[in-house]
Amino acid sequence: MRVGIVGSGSWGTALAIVLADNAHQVEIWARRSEQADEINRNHTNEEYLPGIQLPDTIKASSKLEQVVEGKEMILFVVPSHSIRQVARQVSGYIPQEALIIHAIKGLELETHKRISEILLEELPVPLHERIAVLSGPSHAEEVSKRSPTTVVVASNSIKTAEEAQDALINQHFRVYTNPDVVGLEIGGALKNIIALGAGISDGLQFGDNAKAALMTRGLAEISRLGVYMGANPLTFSGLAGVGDLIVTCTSKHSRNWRAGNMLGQGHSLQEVLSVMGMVVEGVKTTKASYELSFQCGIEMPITQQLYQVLFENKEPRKAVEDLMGRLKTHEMEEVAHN
Ligand SMILES: NC(=O)C1=CN([C@@H]2O[C@H](COP(=O)(O)OP(=O)(O)OC[C@H]3O[C@@H](n4cnc5c(N)ncnc54)[C@H](O)[C@@H]3O)[C@@H](O)[C@H]2O)C=CC1
Ligand SMILES: O=C(CO)COP(=O)(O)O
Repeated sequence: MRVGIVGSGSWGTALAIVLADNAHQVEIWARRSEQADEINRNHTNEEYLPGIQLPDTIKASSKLEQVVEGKEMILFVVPSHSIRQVARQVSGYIPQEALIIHAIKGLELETHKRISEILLEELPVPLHERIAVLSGPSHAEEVSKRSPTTVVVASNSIKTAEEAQDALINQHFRVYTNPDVVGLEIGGALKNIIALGAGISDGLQFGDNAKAALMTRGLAEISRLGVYMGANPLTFSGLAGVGDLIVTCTSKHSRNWRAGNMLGQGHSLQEVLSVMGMVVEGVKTTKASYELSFQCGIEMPITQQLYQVLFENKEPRKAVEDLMGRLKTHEMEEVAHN
């Protein structure tokens, strides 16, 4: 297939490798022309995937419309805060039959919308059945080295999900399908909040019990909001739920964990973001989810404490004390009240 990848950060570039390995013809959009030149000339993307040699067949361009024009498959892999503007810009240039996959893990800050909801608003109606989301435990650094990785694609159309699966699956990159778009998007976005918390906990040197607690209770509140929004609870015990939560809370590759770790060591949010150089989706997602939790009347204690740490200068240690000091409760409220 002729494939256009919109976004040449670490994840867009790693997915370009997967697709080039599968003999697709890949063109990738780089915001800066020097980055496009580097990919075309040296077959590297040193800023985002240092030390990785890209297949020679991957082409790059800094002309956004050109990257989607005439393509049979388009992947959107830009940070969540830029997807609406980027989708709007290319909307008129995408062929009507194209398969659309997004691999973005975030929510729109201003509207709290999921990425596929934004795509439905920005792309023409004939493309709506063609939209799929890709999620799961998949750090770009490892995918680009062809380490075994499993992911999941969801779409409202099973045919679309299966086409995405066929295009991406290979010996190193195993792709499952799932019909639950909401579950995939909520799991993928909100695990970044918990990864920030896990990083803080590690920065405070709280140990493994604390991290296991954050991951487990984090998954409980992610599921609570997700189910309220229409997700299938089973999705959260799958790759896009607990799978991605584990990898993001425990891997040195995670930007969210690393940012949290620095916060736990006493750095300010401004300091942390200025040294990261890559998108830390969990920061904006914490704010969007915090607001959503009040809007929907869903209890999300970890998200609420993290919001106060990130945006109200609360001491991380005090946030942990407040979490531990909450009123006693049942582990599974839903079960206890039946
Ligand atoms: N890096 C990873 O391992 C994975 C990342 N993701 C998700 O993929 C999405 C993209 O992440 P990465 O590639 O890691 O990010 P990155 O920080 O490595 O790269 C972001 C890319 O988007 C471009 N960009 C930044 N601001 C932009 C704007 N305002 N308009 C247009 N383009 C802009 C940058 O130039 C860069 O090419 C995120 O939602 C992330 O959560 C999902 C799975 C794995
Ligand atoms: O989503 C990811 C792995 O599945 C990447 O997480 P980070 O954005 O924290 O690096």
